[in-house]
Amino acid sequence: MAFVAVEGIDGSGKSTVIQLLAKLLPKVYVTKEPSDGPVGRLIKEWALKGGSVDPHVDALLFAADRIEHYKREVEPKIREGYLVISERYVESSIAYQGAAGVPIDFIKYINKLVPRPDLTVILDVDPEVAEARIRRRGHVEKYEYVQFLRRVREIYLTRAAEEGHPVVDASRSPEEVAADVAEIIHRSVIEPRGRQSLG
Ligand SMILES: Nc1ncnc2c1ncn2[C@@H]1O[C@H](COP(=O)(O)OP(=O)(O)OP(=O)(O)O)[C@@H](O)[C@H]1O
Ligand SMILES: Cc1cn([C@H]2C[C@H](O)[C@@H](COP(=O)(O)O)O2)c(=O)[nH]c1=O
Repeated sequence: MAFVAVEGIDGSGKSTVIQLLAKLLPKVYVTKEPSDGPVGRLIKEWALKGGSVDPHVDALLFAADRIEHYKREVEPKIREGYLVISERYVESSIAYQGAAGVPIDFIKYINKLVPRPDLTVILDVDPEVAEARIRRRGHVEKYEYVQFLRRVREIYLTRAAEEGHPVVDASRSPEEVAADVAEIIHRSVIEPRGRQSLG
């Protein structure tokens, strides 16, 4: 049916909001990156645990995982008529690997083999709020510190302005954030398709 990416810095509440979206919208299939495929597992077990020494390696691994994930899981589910919601997609690579120093043109080039989503929504929150949430959650990962997340957020917001991605204030309750995102998905993806099918 359609493909939506939900993006935002670590701790912005993506997983929490996507779980709520699955209850608010019809026929939703939820997935995420890094994926559960072989490259996604390598990323989670090696690259995100400090294994890779160059951010270009991370960028290449995330792009390879994305191609595999899209072909194996996303595309078939869209064909089956699902509204596929992915937690993270190409904008994550642009924001995180861009913040780590990889040129954005290079990131765009290695991600050319996957299509753009029908909609990308950015959950926006102050990195200090995000870091407090992450610390309350318990485990802290590779990119989860305020100075880095500030750079990531800046790239997300610059790209959102350039590409027209909606930005949602994610400092509110999960229910308020999810209601806003559901409304945006309805307005931009579900309703236009309904109109098309009416002719
Ligand atoms: N709107 C919110 N207000 C307060 N706490 C929240 C909110 N959304 C999520 N949380 C809490 O913050 C923590 C991180 O949330 P969540 O895992 O949904 O974020 P995320 O963006 O998916 O993070 P990551 O990218 O690190 O996986 C969790 O403990 C969650 O319960
Ligand atoms: C897809 C993608 C992810 N990342 C980073 C962002 C996060 O810090 C981790 C994933 O962890 P999560 O808590 O499960 O969201 O990976 C990245 O740097 N580049 C990417 O393309």
